[in-house]
Amino acid sequence: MQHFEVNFDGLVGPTHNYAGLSFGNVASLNNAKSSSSPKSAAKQGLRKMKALKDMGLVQGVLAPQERPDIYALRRLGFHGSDKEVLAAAAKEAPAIFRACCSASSMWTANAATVSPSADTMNGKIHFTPANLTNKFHRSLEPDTTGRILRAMFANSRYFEHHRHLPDNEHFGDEGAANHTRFCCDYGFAGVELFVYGRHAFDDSRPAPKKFPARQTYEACAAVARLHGLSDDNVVFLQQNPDVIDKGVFHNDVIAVGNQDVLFYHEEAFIGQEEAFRALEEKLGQSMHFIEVPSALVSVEDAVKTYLFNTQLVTLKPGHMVIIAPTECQESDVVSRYLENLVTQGTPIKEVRYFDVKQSMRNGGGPACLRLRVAMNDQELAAVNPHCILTDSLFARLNQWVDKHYRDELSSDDLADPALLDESRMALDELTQIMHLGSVYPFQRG
Ligand SMILES: N=C(N)NCCC[C@H](NC(=O)CCC(=O)O)C(=O)O
Repeated sequence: MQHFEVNFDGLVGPTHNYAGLSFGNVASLNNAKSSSSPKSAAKQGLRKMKALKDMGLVQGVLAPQERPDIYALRRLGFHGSDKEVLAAAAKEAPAIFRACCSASSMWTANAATVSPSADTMNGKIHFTPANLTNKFHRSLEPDTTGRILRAMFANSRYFEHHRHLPDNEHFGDEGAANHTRFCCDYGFAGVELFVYGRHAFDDSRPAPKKFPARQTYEACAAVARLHGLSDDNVVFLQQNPDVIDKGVFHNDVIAVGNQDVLFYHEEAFIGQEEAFRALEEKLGQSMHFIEVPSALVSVEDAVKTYLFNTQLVTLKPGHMVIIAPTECQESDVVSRYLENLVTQGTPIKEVRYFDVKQSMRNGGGPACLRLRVAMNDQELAAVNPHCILTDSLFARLNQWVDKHYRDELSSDDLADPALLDESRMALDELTQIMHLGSVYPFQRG
């Protein structure tokens, strides 16, 4: 039996824009209201997917969501025809309106937490969509995420889907961005590391003071229970509240792991010694802990360049490549660090840079754009095959983007009623290309 780690990248949606919606996410606030290019954003994402596929990895695609979210606006009291809802919301509540237009589902590291079958009690792959309660625009995602995941992983013999956790900050859950699975090889039982920002039911524990901690300990523990993980294969670790206050709004902005490697910043965690010992004990082997000292790369530089929002992928045993955004290459400090890193005799042997600037301007690097699912060949064969990238799907999706996406979008354009029609037309065609069925609210009547 063969085993793979498949990256399911989020296809950028037609309303990709910069609305400054994410307090605590430095890039989102800095770029608020600048104009975006949905077409180049989608193509940058597709190019990264194709490059990983061409490296010999299995690459998947996760469809975007329907925006503007007319249904959310109706729940908030706007009424009339869809066009009347749009016009009234844009005029009377512009900030809420912009939130309902966000293409934020593109960051699929926040779509769900996934536990591979080798780790779970019933031997199935478990999925729990993230509730994303901390940001209103993101809290609109979990229901549709759940439907899309069920349409992709439809076989109940191999896949088990859970409902997202209760929609409340006590159970704030941001999905795989705060979850890393370690293993010696993808097919073997691994250890799942859940990183949280605060305890919701215990005020005496440390918590950030300036920016929100989006992920709670209680959410992590609930997902571990749902997935049928045991004490023997779970470790919980708290993020350093001080780095959350410096703009590290998810753990994947300060750490990335793959197989037996954890690449992280010196200031990333509190209580790491004990957690690292537990990781090695539970894994039954030693790990490569690659710590980046503040003296070499400051937290500020890490946040600016997204050094840790990189993908670590294994091309062959013992040979990992780090997939980094071009912002890392453009920084003298970080590019020098990376050049040196690949000569140090760790499993990280190469660095490759990708331009995902459209996403980066909203605080989403290469790792935010992907959801990892470790699978064996039987499980992979049970995945909807139209969601796995091939040369022909790549060509088809590029044509689809060319046909439906705008070159440029300003925040004023979001209220254009034609954008709603364009987006729905695009998504309707996409569900046919990807054989997803009627996953979008406008298709469900
Ligand atoms: N680190 C990971 N895994 N994901 C990055 C998510 C970025 C996203 N940005 C936004 O939602 C900005 C949208 C705007 O401002 O228009 C967020 O803050 O939730």
